[in-house]
Amino acid sequence: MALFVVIDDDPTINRLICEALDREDHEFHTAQMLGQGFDVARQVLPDIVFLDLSLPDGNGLEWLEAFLEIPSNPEVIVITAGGSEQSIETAIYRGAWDFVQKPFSIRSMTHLVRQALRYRKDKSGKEKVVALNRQGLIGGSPTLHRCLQQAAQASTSGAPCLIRGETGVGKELIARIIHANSPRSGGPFVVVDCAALSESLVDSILFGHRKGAFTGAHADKVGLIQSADKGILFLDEIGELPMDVQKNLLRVLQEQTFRPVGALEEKRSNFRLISATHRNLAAMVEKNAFRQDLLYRIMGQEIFVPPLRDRLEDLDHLTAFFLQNICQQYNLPVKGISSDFLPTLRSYDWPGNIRELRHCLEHSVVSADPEPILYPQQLPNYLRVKIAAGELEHQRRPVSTCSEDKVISENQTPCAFGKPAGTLKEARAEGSRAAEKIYLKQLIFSSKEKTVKDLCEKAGVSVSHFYALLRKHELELPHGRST
Ligand SMILES: Nc1ncnc2c1ncn2[C@@H]1O[C@H](COP(=O)(O)OP(=O)(O)OP(=O)(O)O)[C@@H](O)[C@H]1O
Repeated sequence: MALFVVIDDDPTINRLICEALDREDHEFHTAQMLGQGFDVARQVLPDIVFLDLSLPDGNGLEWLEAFLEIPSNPEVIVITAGGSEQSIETAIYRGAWDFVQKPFSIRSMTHLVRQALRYRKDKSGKEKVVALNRQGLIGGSPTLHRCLQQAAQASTSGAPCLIRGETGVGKELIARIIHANSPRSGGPFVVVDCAALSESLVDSILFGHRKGAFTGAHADKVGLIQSADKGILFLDEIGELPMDVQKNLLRVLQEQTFRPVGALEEKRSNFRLISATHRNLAAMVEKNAFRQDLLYRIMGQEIFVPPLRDRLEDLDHLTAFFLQNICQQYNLPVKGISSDFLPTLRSYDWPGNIRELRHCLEHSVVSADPEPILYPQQLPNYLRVKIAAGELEHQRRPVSTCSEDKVISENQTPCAFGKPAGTLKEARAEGSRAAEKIYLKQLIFSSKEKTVKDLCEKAGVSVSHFYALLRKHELELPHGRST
């Protein structure tokens, strides 16, 4: 049994199609208006939509792509009444599976339905091979690859998408990749920087306004939501949206309609929403700083863009790419790098991610000029200071000695976390040497056993082994301890 939505304003046609579907035991929903049919389809997620091209509230052709982007990715069969060849051609080019001309018989309709379902079944069995347009994105690390796979999936669906990741990590670039690879690539990509929206003008910027709606509104203005019609609305840093704007936005997402400031009538905009944030929105919901209902609405699909420090494999390629790019921008011959340049870059944790890497390389290129080779000394001072501070910290607390002079209790962390020195085997040997020394110190200075024999019994070692251990750790028996 499959699920159908039939949208035609002619009740006879609706009845005829439904009769054919009923005979084959399929489930179906009908609508006589475009908007109503779209809402039903979004709710029930059909396998197939029958869509009349000429409906009282609009032209089905204009909405074809929106139907195709419904998360079930339905096949759309357009219905025409002696429709022009032109509109049938347009429908096919826009992704309609097939068309049917009125009038038609129940028999021909049944045949068409069976064919469409067979096609859909075959299609779902085959894995889609995706050749992604990467929009200049560099990197081939496994973590980035996973993220690109998610972006490829998001490109084929029309569901809202939430991109998470630290600042400068490439969230907007991923959103642009989704746009470029989606059926909406011919439409606009409209960016809204929610962190930069001034509270007094935010409604007007998003929804537009009518001339005279407020002081300074000298003419009608189209808002960003309207500008995103047939394309993608990218809400960057959505976590920064004020609460009352969140409420208005939720309404737009539910209804796909909005009202410009000062206008009486509602407008429709057929956009797909992609949002991005570096914040933990679920935690914000718990603190009542973000609406839960809005969170559910915006995260149909979630993509996490990993920080640069978790994909240092990409750093070499990114460095080569940016150096070429920057030198070109400054009209300079491409600079080389010294052998310690990349290791230095790798020893930094890049809180500002790819954006910070580009800025640092630009700084180096400019400060090195006219030298043909870049050295770590030409990196920004703040970065070199941070790397040096990290190294000092590491030297001050090497794994091997940090615990030696501390009494270790069960609940105490034996050492502060530093960068690991040497191999795991070496670290284990050092750790066990330190633990041995602490044990011996506790044994000979704190325990109640008075004689060496007692101490050896407690420790479970022979007397000769005990003296060997004391020599190894350069320890002496305190006065009062006797053999
Ligand atoms: N893998 C990459 N390859 C090439 N350039 C990249 C890559 N990732 C990011 N960039 C570049 O780094 C800069 C920052 O990326 P982008 O603006 O997409 O990050 P963001 O996560 O959206 O940042 P913010 O959180 O500040 O909005 C842009 O110039 C982008 O083109």
